[in-house]
Amino acid sequence: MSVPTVIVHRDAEVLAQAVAARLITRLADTQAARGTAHLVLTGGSVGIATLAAVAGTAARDAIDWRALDIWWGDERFLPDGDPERNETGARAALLDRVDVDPDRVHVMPGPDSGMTAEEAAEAYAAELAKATRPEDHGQVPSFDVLLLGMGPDTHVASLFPGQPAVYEEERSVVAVHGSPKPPPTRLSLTFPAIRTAREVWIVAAGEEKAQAVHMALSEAGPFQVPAAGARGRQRTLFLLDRAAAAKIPPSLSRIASP
Ligand SMILES: O=C1O[C@H](COP(=O)(O)O)[C@@H](O)[C@H](O)[C@H]1O
Repeated sequence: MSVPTVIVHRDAEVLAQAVAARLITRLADTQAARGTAHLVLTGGSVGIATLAAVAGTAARDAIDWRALDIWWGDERFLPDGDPERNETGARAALLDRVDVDPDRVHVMPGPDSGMTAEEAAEAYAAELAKATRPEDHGQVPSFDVLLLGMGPDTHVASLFPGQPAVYEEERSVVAVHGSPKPPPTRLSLTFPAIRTAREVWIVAAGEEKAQAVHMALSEAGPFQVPAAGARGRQRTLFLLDRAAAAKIPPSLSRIASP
């Protein structure tokens, strides 16, 4: 697993724009090299602002949207179109505004699929498994970029401190019940799935995230501090605004923009 690099931007607005620019470059480079790419989306404030920033720049046309597989790191188990679904936010911010291939937009099922949360998690795991190639590192395709927001409690995806999902070692996707953040029922990628990603980018803004960032970059264990366990195979980035970076240990090197 890679050692995190911390990159700090002035505020949440600059952060979203900078992550968008970085994402476009990364995906365009990947497609130039391999023809296709796998991107994992997150919900949350910076995650959705980043997608809106991608949609708002002409550079978005550097991506071949039809050759991009889009996945989610977690989803709130709510009906299609519910404003609280991460999918709904992503569609409004970006996916409805670019020429994606609907067959490559892999949404996590909700209750109107007729499945229980457990069945939906199994179905999503099967969809991921179907997309793997022999050179991939397990039950999920090699995600090129896996975006993660982070809560003030250090949760990433829907892996909340101390909950059963953080202990999962086998399955790639699990149902989450009793989430401390509403809604209570969710689906989430697990640590084994997250850690197969080439690059994991944790995005966070605001002073309410400063303590969580500090813990995620300390020696904390992943069961109590899930953001400390989310690492990419090749690269892990903490992309922050100044407020969220305010409590980073001084010993930790960081790259700051003006
Ligand atoms: O519930 C969730 O929260 C996190 C973080 O959201 P934020 O608004 O505090 O940035 C998000 O990453 C996750 O995908 C989502 O389901």
